[in-house]
Amino acid sequence: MEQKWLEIHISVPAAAVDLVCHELAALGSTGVQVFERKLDTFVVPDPEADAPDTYPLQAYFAATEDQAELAQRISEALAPLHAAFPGNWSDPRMVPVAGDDWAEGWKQHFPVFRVGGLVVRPSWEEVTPASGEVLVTLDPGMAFGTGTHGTTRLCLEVLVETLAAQENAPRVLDVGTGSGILAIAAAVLGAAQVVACDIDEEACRVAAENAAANGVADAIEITVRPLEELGSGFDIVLANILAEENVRLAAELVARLTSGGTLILSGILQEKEALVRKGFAPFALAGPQVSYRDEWVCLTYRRVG
Ligand SMILES: C[S@@+](CC[C@H](N)C(=O)[O-])C[C@H]1O[C@@H](n2cnc3c(N)ncnc32)[C@H](O)[C@@H]1O
Repeated sequence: MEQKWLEIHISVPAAAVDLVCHELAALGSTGVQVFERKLDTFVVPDPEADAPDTYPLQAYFAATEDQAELAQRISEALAPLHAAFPGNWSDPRMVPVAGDDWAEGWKQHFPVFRVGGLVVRPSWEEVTPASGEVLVTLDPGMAFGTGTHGTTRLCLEVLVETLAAQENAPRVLDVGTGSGILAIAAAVLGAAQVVACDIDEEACRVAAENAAANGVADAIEITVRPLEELGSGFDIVLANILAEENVRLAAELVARLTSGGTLILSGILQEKEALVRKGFAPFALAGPQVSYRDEWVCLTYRRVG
């Protein structure tokens, strides 16, 4: 059968996952999947790949790519990350995939999932929501956030719970919106206004497409403007960005909250929990409420000052 796609298989340290996805997307990958380590069907060439801090990824490229040239570009793009994130890296492995295999192999990793009354589905899955359920449709694009990653799931769980407890429709700020999944979830669940920012223009473009596909484009302002330019008075602030980035932005994140507002921080490896707690300790915050998934932690604070 004619080859239609090239899969790149690579295992990378957990802390580097987000940045590797970003680099592969920038190189032209039409989608990157991050697998749970225990996925038995994933063949990882590196015997170290089962180490607790390592994730297997699969990136998809058009088969028209010159394989040798693509391998070279990937090596060059990831070299700085090797230096910044020491750990178990496997060499990228190229796997040409025939059309039919691609179609099924790709789709089986984006299952429909539910968080509270929220149902997240890829566009090819038909779902009839039960009474009281709200549907979000997301296609895997080049931006992070299909909902299958532990950090996204943690944020969604806390977001759904926090929205349900609000007396009035809240204003929500989503810092590092990626695919827009959290902002879209907030909008469909009744937020009065959502502002979603990302430093990556491509992420903003994908988020805007996803917002339009869910009929909430008018409810979400999507912007590349930096956090410090985004005003204040938000009842809920979400930041699913790396631990160090959360700490760096701590004062700016807290300043955007109303008194009594909820701050939901994720993208934090469990080994970095103490670092983030320390970074937010100087502020007038109650909490955190803590939730865990895989290696990740989500810290939820309430502004008291
Ligand atoms: C882990 S992804 C989260 C995507 C989505 N919010 C989710 O929960 O699945 C992190 C996103 O934050 C963006 N990002 C990283 N640092 C940022 C910053 N300082 N300000 C805004 N966006 C940032 C990245 O470009 C990336 O799209």
